[in-house]
Amino acid sequence: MKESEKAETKENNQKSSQNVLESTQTVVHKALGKLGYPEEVYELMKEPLRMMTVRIPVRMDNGSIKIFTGYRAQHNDAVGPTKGGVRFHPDVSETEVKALSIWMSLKAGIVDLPYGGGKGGIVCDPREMSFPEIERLSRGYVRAISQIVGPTKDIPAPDVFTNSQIMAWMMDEYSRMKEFDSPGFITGKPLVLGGSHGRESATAKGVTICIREAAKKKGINLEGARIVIQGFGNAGSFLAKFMYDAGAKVVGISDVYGGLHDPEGLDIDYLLDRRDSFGTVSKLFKDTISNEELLELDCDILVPAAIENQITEQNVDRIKANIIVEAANGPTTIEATKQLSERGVLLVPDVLASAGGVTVSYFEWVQNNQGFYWEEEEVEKRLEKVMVTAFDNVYRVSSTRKVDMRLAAYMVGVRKMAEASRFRGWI
Ligand SMILES: NC(=O)C1=CN([C@@H]2O[C@H](COP(=O)(O)OP(=O)(O)OC[C@H]3O[C@@H](n4cnc5c(N)ncnc54)[C@H](O)[C@@H]3O)[C@@H](O)[C@H]2O)C=CC1
Ligand SMILES: O=C(O)CCC(=O)C(=O)O
Repeated sequence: MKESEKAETKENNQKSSQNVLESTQTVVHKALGKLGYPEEVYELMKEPLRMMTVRIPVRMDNGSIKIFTGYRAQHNDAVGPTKGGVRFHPDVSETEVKALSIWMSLKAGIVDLPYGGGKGGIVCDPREMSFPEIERLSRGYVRAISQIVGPTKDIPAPDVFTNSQIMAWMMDEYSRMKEFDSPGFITGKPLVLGGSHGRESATAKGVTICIREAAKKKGINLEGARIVIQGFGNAGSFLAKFMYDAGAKVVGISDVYGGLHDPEGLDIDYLLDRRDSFGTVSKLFKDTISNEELLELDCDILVPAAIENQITEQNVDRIKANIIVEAANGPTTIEATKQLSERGVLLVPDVLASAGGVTVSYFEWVQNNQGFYWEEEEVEKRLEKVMVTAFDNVYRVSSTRKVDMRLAAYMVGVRKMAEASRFRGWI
């Protein structure tokens, strides 16, 4: 890419992160207003309480030193320690991380966890780095943010382009620094290091439960239903497998490079076998479609499971699905949400649909703290209960208060944080 193109892409990304934050603030404001909270509650919640920017020097394999920029945002810790993933991506920005931390607070409220929201990210492209470089970067990030994180302060987890191996390096670095084994510092770890059964597939499990509940509301039978999934990473690939096994027809999937489409249904087991660790599979095929085309495919259920700002005013008219379930954080703009709601599309918002990940992260942290580990069935049973209760609560608020599902989810999500902030005497 030419320098001028790079600058333009950077500027566009900054604008879209700004939009994402402003849209989130708008909906938080509306939700608090609907619940009758005074303006100062919004003033407290519109930005994270703490935002740390760090510069991380990393020795690259060729001997040079490269300085990476990283962030950690802690939105609100009135309810308990902050919690949320760490993203390794070239488009990470301070504004994006702020918005992501607010969403984490809302998710924790919706699934009723004793946490506030946090989120982190490093501006980097791990697809172009070696394993040892990624390890040095991960360890450097932990050293840089060590003062503000910890098992009772702020607990990181995986997100886009980070995984259980990276969580293991981060946990090891933190434990070495503090001179005691600290599995509860981070979640999404490998099982042998105190990870929980079911965490890897938890986000997709939660999305699957939301799809099932939404399909019931719309009278759609999942057996044979046509589903399109954007993103074939942790969230998207497990989801594709769960849907395929449930008898749905996965007619489209995609990754950052493009999408695959088959109206008769794709062979998901085969694609899972061929995907790489960054959730890439489309490059192996000649006959691909673009991500834009994928979102507009004829289908019953659409699941954006990649990144922000995918369904916008530009393409919302051409979206054909009856149900949209947001596995990704922030894939639909508020303008598009409004139009979809007016058209009667049932949109299950990110802060509800993708909350299965942080729910099982909480279970992992509880198991680390008590030193007693649960079997997979126990995790599944608890996750099912949490997600169904959360879906029902949000759906009920949406129906009784006559607001769209996103606003309803925000109304459910902000309440506990507002009450906790009030009891603490902050507002
Ligand atoms: N991993 C988790 O536990 C959770 C993830 N999420 C959200 O789900 C989404 C996906 O996260 P993961 O599956 O963990 O990430 P991942 O890194 O495992 O996979 C990301 C997928 O998105 C694709 N992708 C990346 N950039 C893209 C672009 N510009 N256009 C189209 N596709 C693109 C990648 O090729 C890959 O297939 C993110 O929004 C994340 O914040 C939400 C809750 C929990
Ligand atoms: O598992 C966690 O703690 C956080 C997951 C996350 O980052 C998210 O839900 O966006």
